[in-house]
Amino acid sequence: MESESVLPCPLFEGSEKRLAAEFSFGAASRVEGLRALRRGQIDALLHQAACCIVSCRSNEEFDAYVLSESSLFVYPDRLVLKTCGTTALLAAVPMLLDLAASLDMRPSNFKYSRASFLFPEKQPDPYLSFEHEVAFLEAHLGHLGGGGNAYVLGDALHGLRWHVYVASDCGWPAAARRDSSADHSIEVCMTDLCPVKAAQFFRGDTFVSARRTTANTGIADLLPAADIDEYVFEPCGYSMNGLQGDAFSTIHVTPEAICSYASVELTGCAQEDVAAFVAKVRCSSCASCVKLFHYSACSAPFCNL
Ligand SMILES: C[S@@+](CC[C@H](N)C(=O)[O-])C[C@H]1O[C@@H](n2cnc3c(N)ncnc32)[C@H](O)[C@@H]1O
Repeated sequence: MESESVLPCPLFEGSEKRLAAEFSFGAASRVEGLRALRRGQIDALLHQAACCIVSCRSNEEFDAYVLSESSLFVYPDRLVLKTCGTTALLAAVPMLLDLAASLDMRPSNFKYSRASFLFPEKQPDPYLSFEHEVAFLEAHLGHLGGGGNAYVLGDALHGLRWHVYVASDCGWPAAARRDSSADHSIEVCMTDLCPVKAAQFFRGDTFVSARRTTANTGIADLLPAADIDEYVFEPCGYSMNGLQGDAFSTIHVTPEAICSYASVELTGCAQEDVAAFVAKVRCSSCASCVKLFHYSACSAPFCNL
């Protein structure tokens, strides 16, 4: 009999695809906007992307869904969908536009972004090539403004690169138009997680509950004011959404040693709080490799930490 250690481990692509879509209201739109979508419509949308809802939580400002592969956030005027694995996030775009049109809502700002994949060869088309992804997006969103723009950020020789496509009919993303100093968003991507820390995200003998995992791993301390909806997968894997006013946070962990990955996203952050938050994330994760994507109304710097 083969020992467990030589059994092949399935690879899981933790690195997420992310879509942030904003819509303008028409004369016939309801005040709830996108939040008027029925659960069946959201399920159908996620089916297009090849994922499903495992948990949901709402507050006055938005609905947050933990998915089989990452998260969905629905506000009246915007939606953020993050999916990982070999999901087909872009396949949901046509249905999203149709659903919004049924609410008399028109797309005003779209941003698609993703880091480099850990296992790019495992991805289905169009994710095999950023050019293919951009061609798909242009076919559906290229009519916005003067057409979309695509960027690849980061060092071409070393490590992770950030792929970003934006299409907008009003010049700037909404964060630039909102009158708030808490308009910074950060995404931290980590690979090569510390094995001891990663072991906390397995449903082993010591597993008690997802809530206990959130507390024991220090995630609750990272986001003390957030209402946290968490889920621990079988046999391993962790996802959470945090709700705090109109800001969301979301953390996902793939703890398998062969493909370990974790992401932490925080929105609605003030500039002066960014560095301290990232330092806390680094300290609690002990990952060997940490990349930060930080964007705000006036800048989108990318750096290695
Ligand atoms: C929690 S999800 C989140 C991935 C995320 N994007 C990240 O940052 O790592 C992936 C983890 O859950 C595990 N998992 C268990 N069951 C799963 C399922 N049905 N769908 C997706 N992932 C599952 C995967 O093996 C992996 O460890």
